[in-house]
Amino acid sequence: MWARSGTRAARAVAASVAAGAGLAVAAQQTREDKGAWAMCEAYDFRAESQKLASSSLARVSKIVAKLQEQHSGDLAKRIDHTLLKAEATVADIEKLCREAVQHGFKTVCVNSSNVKTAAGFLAAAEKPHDVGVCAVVGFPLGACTTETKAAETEDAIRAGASEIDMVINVGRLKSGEWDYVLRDVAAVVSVCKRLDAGCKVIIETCLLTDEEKAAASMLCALVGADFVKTSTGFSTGGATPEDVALMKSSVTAAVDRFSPLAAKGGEVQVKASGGIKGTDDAYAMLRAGASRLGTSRGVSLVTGETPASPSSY
Ligand SMILES: O=C[C@H](O)COP(=O)(O)O
Repeated sequence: MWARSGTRAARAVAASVAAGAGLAVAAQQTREDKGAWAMCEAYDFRAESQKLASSSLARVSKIVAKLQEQHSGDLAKRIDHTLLKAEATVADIEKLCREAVQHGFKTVCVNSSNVKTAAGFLAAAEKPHDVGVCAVVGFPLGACTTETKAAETEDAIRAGASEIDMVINVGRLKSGEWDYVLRDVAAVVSVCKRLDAGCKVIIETCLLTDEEKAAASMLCALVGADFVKTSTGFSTGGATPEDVALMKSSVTAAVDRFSPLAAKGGEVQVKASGGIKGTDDAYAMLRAGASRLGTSRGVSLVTGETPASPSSY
């Protein structure tokens, strides 16, 4: 069923992208994530700094610290606390889970072989929490077969993942093989829906043109992905507010134009990931339309401490 409706949808998306300057215009019309906006408005460092320009530096930093404390809980709930390095040890995964529980992050994001380990540590946590496990699939290149991605997805969900972050097939997308890409994403979305897990699709923006970013986002929306996600953090670049805005406007356009086929509930969200260095970056992504952040610097984002791992970009 996915494949049949998907083929028609892929043609429609291709035509729409070809017709396309509309997407650039649509990028200016990003629908606001009201929750994220409300939070950002309340936590706008620059506005606060301007208002308080006449105050002493000590007073300003006290106020900023207080604002940060008030809103760090909201920010934490939008963070997938991420550890995807090949050399991550079991002790590192345990630390990741401990930090996620302590700060109230949305999920821990790990490679599929670490899902069961992370789920075990989270289940054993003494403090009550609702931290989930997010597993990456086809990571980081997205170049394995569709069957492999679907099997890895099922395996990860059965091991305890409540969310899947799959990587799109970038080469097929750049070859214009819309049907291939659509079926590849649809296969993973279908496993997620059957097993009641969320599905995010990483499009690896740093390797795509703006047209490809828009087309990929629309395809993902059409087959029912819950999120489109900017980056793996393992390629040549990470998230930018401009890409987030383009992706948000593209998924919104897809849902508006092709609503009978698009995501259940109508809203497809954007996850910004890769190279988010500090709170300014994080809030810029939220203002641009992201509602989730993937970062290996979650603790420093909510505490204001210097990150242990420098950005790779
Ligand atoms: O999916 C998330 C990324 O791998 C995180 O990238 P980062 O280490 O630059 O924060």
